[in-house]
Formats: sequence, structure tokens, C-alpha cells
Amino acid sequence: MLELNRISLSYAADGGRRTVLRELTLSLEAGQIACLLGASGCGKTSVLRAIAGFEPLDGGSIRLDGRSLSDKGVRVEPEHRRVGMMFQDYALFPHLNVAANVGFGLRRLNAAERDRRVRAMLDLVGLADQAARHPHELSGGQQQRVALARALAPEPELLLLDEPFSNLDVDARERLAFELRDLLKATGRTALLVTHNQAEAFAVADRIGILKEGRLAQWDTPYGMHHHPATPEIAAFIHREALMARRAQASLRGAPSAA
Ligand SMILES: Nc1ncnc2c1ncn2[C@@H]1O[C@H](COP(=O)(O)OP(=O)(O)OP(=O)(O)O)[C@@H](O)[C@H]1O
Repeated sequence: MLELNRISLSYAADGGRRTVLRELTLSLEAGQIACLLGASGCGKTSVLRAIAGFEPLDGGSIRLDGRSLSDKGVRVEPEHRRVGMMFQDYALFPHLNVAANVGFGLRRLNAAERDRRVRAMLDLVGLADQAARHPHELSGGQQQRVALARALAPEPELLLLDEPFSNLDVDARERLAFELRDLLKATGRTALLVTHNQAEAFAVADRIGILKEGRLAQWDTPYGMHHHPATPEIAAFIHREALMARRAQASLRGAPSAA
């Protein structure tokens, strides 16, 4: 349903161009959740920006549900892609209350339909009683849910989430990662998520992609990634992070960290 076919992307840098995505190919079935992992600067956010239509491609094509979004001579505008994006800082409007934030992308609906959709979205994320509040009156986890409700409200075919839990403390991250998965599965949404946190990726994803220097090093189920890493480098990356997560948990519980 989402198909990236050999996409390449570069940015202007030092009077020339710097290539950040190199012939990257992947496909994601409808209703699935995928997570992109990889070292800082490997191109994860750039993949989301290319799909959302914020960056022109140097080559390759992007299709969503059979529609061509980016290809030679084709560049569908971001607002016509039916793709929702949630950024790491949530980007809520501080002067608008929760209901107005969630309804922001629904101007094509009439007022009654818009109210109905906003209420349904707030029910979905468990914030029906917070509709009149402003973002600064909410906790980090509640703000994250408002941002999610806003991204889901226009019923996008694909949801792109860039580090959706980065502003939350460890406990909230874990809880919301599971909540997000339940919510996406309940609404049948297809989603592509970028995270730095492997525990989150393994908890949430049906497919995990590991990016290295703008290339997809492996694309697999969490089970496949864990048990059959494609290269020694990927094995080291995954097992190092798992070890660090275990140590962090042990030190939070006050136990000596096991090596
Ligand atoms: N608008 C831009 N102009 C020039 N270079 C950019 C731009 N955006 C990103 N880059 C560069 O492109 C490369 C890939 O960036 P990208 O944000 O996609 O990586 P990332 O894997 O998401 O990184 P991180 O995990 O640190 O968020 C980086 O080297 C970055 O510095």
C-alpha cells in the first residue's frame, strides 16, 4: 500500500548537494505499523519528509494505495497526499484550545460534522473532558494525545510519526507506546514511525527498518530482526541497545547493573 521505489534525496550543502537517501526501497501493507531506526543523521526524518511531500526527490517514486505521489514529472502537494504527520514537538497551537487544535485540519467539513469528528477523536484518545483546555494546561502525555488526535482527525491513509514520545519521561513513553499501537490497530491505520528508542520500536512495530547512511540495511519483523540480523553490525547495534535498556532499567530500580 505504501511503496517507496529506489528513492534518492539530497539537500543543498556547502555550495553543492549532499545526498542523504540513496535508492531506498520499502513497502508497507495497509494497517501495518513500521518503525525506522538508525544512528543520528542516517536519514530517518528525511524519509518521512519525502513521503509527506516536503522534499522533492532526486530519483525514484512514492506510491500510496496505488496513487503516484512522487515520480518523474509528478509531485502531489503535501495537503493532497492524504498523509498525516505528527512531529516530535507536537506543534500544537498554544492559543487554541484542545478541540480547536484537533479540528484545525477539518476546515472542509461543516461545523456540525467538524464538532462530531473532534468529539470522536477526543473520545478515542481519552481526552473528551479536556476539550476546552489549552495545551499549556496539559501534561506531556496529554499533549501527545492531542497531537495524535489532530493527526488522525482528517482520516489520513498513512500516518507519519517523528519521535512521538521524545518529550515524555520513561514511564509515560512505555505506556503511550502501547496505547499508540492499540489506537492505530483499533482504527486500522497504516503508520511509519521514527524513533531513537529500540524498545519502543520492538513494542510497537510490525516491521522494523534499519537505516544506514541513507540506505535500508534491513527491513524485517521484530522477530526476524532480533533473531536473524542481516549483518554483524546490525546484530551489534541491536544487542548493544538492548543491553543499555536493561542497564537503565536496573539502575532505575536501584539494582546493580548486570553486564
Ligand atoms: N534541510 C536540510 N538541509 C541540509 N541538510 C539537512 C537538512 N535536513 C537534514 N539534513 C542533513 O541530512 C542528514 C539526514 O538528516 P535526518 O534528519 O533525515 O536524519 P535522522 O536520521 O532523522 O537524524 P536524527 O536521528 O538525528 O533526527 C543529516 O546529515 C542532516 O544534517
